[in-house]
Amino acid sequence: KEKVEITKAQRALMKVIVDAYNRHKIPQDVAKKLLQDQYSAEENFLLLTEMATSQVQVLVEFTKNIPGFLSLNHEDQIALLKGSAVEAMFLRSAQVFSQKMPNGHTEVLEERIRKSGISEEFMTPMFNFYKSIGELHMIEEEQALLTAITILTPDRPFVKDQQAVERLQEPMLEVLRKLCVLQHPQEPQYFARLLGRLTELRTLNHYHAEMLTSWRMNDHKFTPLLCEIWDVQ
Ligand SMILES: CCOC(=O)[C@H]1CN(C(=O)c2ccc(F)c(F)c2)CC(C)(C)c2c1[nH]c1ccccc21
Repeated sequence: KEKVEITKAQRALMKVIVDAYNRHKIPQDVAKKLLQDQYSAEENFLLLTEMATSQVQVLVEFTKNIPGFLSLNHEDQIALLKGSAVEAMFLRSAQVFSQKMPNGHTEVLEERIRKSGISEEFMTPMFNFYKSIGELHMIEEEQALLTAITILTPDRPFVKDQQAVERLQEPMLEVLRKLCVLQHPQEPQYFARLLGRLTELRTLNHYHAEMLTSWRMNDHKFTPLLCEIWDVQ
C-alpha cells in the first residue's frame, strides 16, 4: 500500500494555485441573470458573450499567478493562453453548471442555454461533458489544479519550448495525483478519470470551432477580446 504524503513544497504550490483560482472565481451573476428572467435568444447570447469575455480576463489573471508561467518565453505564454482558452471556458462552465443549485434551477439554466442561438448538435456533447464533470464531485483544489494543468499543456500549437512547459506541468500533475489518492482512497482510478476528462475537453475545441462558424452565419456579434482569443475574423 503506497504511503502517499504531500510535501511542504507541494502544499505551498497547491495553496498558490487555489488562492489564485478563488481570487478569480468568475462572478456567478451572469448565471443568476440567465435564471432570473426569460430573455430572447439574442439577449441570452449577449449574456453568454459577456460571461465568456469576463472569463477570459479571469483566466489571464489566474494564469499569471501560476508559478513559473511569467518566466516562460513570451510567445509561448500567448500560445498557451490561446491554446487553452476554450477548454478553460468549458471546464469553468462545467464547474458552474454542476454546482448545487436550488431545485429545478439547473434544468432552467440548461433550457436557457439551449435557447441562446446555439445549434442543438453541439449541446449534447457539451451537456454530457458537464454531467461527467459533475459526477466527479471535485473539491476546489482539484478544480484549480486541473485548470492549471489544462493551461500548461505542452503540445499546444506554436509552443516552441515544450520542455519548459512540461517542467511546470509535471509538479502540478504530481500534486493532483497525490491529492486524488488522499481524497478518494476507495477509488484508486480517480486520478485517471480526472485526466480522462481533459481528453473529453479537447473534443469540445472542435465543437466550439464549428459553433463559431454557425454563429458567424447568423451574424452574431462578439467582443474584441473574444474575437482575439477565439480567432474570429
Ligand atoms: C464560464 C464562462 O463560460 C461561458 O462563457 C460559456 C458558458 N456556457 C455554458 O454552457 C454555461 C454554463 C454555466 C452557466 F451558468 C451558464 F450560464 C452557461 C457554454 C457556452 C453556452 C458554449 C458559452 C459560453 N459563453 C458563450 C458565448 C457565446 C456563445 C456561447 C457561449
